[in-house]
Amino acid sequence: MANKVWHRFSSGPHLAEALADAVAGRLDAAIKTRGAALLAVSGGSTPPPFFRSLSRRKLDWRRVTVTLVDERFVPPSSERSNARLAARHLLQNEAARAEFVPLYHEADNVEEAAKKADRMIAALPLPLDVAVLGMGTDGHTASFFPDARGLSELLSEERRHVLPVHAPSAKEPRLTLSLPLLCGAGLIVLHIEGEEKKKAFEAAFAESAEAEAPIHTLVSRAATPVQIYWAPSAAKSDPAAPATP
Ligand SMILES: O=C(O)[C@H](O)[C@@H](O)[C@H](O)[C@H](O)COP(=O)(O)O
Repeated sequence: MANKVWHRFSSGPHLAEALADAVAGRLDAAIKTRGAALLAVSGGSTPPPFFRSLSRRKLDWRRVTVTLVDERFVPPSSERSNARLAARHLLQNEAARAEFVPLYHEADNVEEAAKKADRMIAALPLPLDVAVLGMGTDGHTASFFPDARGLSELLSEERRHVLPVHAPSAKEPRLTLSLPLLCGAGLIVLHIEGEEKKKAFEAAFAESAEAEAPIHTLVSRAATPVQIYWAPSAAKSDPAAPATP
């Protein structure tokens, strides 16, 4: 079964509107069927236009809980914070009424922060209704970086929902939702823009690929086909967006 479906758009703004429609529709359906909806979004420079479109969609946001696919181990005051990015671009307008559950917690180290986040995520009305992933040109998604310490153990973790990650290519320690949690979402979206990322994605699935990139692992384990939203123009990097990785 093709575990990926491409949705190609002529520009970033067209993609943002279409993705906002798809995500809002899924959240609305979840509210109607189970009285609540759970959305996990990624950070980085790509999401802000989509966040702003989604923030304007009319739905019962009071029944929506928003969390993060992954987070840098930095406080929300940091320019690098994905929670800060979500607060500035998504939790505005209609979506300001949503509940936000962070992954970052003040702690002595990222391992302790992950334990606190794990307890909070476990208390949510799982599974995720929507997970919106990004991808780096190195084939990482969420914070599953190819050079992460103990990557295969991280990818095969079944018990914890939130994992601490140390990767030389990531600027700081990370917190990431587990693969089973992401792969079990009702709607799994990969939002990538620009030719470079399209080529990187295709290379991750080429027969000639040396090691299995984390994005390949995620797509192959996804319970539903991953919906790839792609536009040729890389999103205008928002000066407020934390630089990635
Ligand atoms: O914390 C993060 O940076 C993200 O969650 C990360 O997984 C991101 O999706 C990719 O690194 C792509 O980032 P860009 O959108 O900036 O290319």
